[in-house]
Amino acid sequence: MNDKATILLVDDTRTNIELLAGCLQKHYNLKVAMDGKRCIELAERDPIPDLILLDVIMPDMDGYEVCRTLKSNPSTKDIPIIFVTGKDSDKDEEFGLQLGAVDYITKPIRPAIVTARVGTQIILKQQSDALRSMALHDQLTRLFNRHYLIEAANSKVARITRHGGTLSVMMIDIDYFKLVNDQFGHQGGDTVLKAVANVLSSANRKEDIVARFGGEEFVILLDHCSISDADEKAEQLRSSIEHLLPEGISVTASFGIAELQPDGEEFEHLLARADQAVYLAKEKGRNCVVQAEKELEVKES
Ligand SMILES: Nc1nc2c(ncn2[C@@H]2O[C@H](COP(=O)(O)OP(=O)(O)OP(=O)(O)O)[C@@H](O)[C@H]2O)c(=O)[nH]1
Repeated sequence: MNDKATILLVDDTRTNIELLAGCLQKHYNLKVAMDGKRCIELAERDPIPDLILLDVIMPDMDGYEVCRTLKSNPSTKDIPIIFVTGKDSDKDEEFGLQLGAVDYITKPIRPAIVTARVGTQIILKQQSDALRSMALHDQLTRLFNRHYLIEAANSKVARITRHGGTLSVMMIDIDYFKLVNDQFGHQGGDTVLKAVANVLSSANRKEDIVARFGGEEFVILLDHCSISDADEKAEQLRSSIEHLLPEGISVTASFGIAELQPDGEEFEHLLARADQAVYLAKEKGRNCVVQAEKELEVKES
């Protein structure tokens, strides 16, 4: 929340851009586009804007069309848009708001009004970002939570089922964690969880998803990763955890890995196979990596 928010200014008239920049540059990072196509490019590029101030009448692609395009793209649909326009009839304003804009400011540009309305929208955006982040992350380790993992995994699996590709899943369960809590207290347990989470998240690629799945259980989704690559990676992580000794506490973990089968396997089944592999790793004596069977073994009860 302390970082400056980023605002994308879009107007085909340089003097309007200069006027808007004059009111906003002290408090925000600014990006500038002088046509709709450039606006769409910059909206998808880091730093992703927290707000777009969008002119309506522009050559080639008008602001309404730009707004529709941004709202139909999953990666830009949540960026709030304020129209800043000379189109000042009630009908125009109603139309702009119906397209999904959060506010509508009419020209001529009045710096104090722009500054106040922008300030309100930036606060709302930061609050909604913070809530979203809390809903998707585990508070102790800052890793993604189970809810996010399942959503992301289902969409990755759907993509692979349609277009092909490789996906592996790694399940990691800390060994004898109950004993850590018993011996070092809940705080000692939490220290171990955070240290293990650090190891797991520091070694992953950008497209991988590392999540805390339950108490002392973690899951990593490895995109474009075969079972043999997952095995190599799991072995490295296993060894790093073994050498961690957070606050002198000895810790190891058991790993189960599984690769998505190309026969339309669902994530739930893939995860169940990885879970079964963790169970076998525990049975083998813990602190080891086990590859899942292709089929789920049905246990006699
Ligand atoms: N400190 C701490 N402990 C937790 C947290 N969540 C779950 N636990 C504890 O994790 C322990 C898990 O114990 P078990 O499921 O018996 O597993 P284990 O002792 O690791 O044994 P194995 O998995 O068989 O090696 C329980 O004592 C839980 O209370 C947490 O957020 N912080």
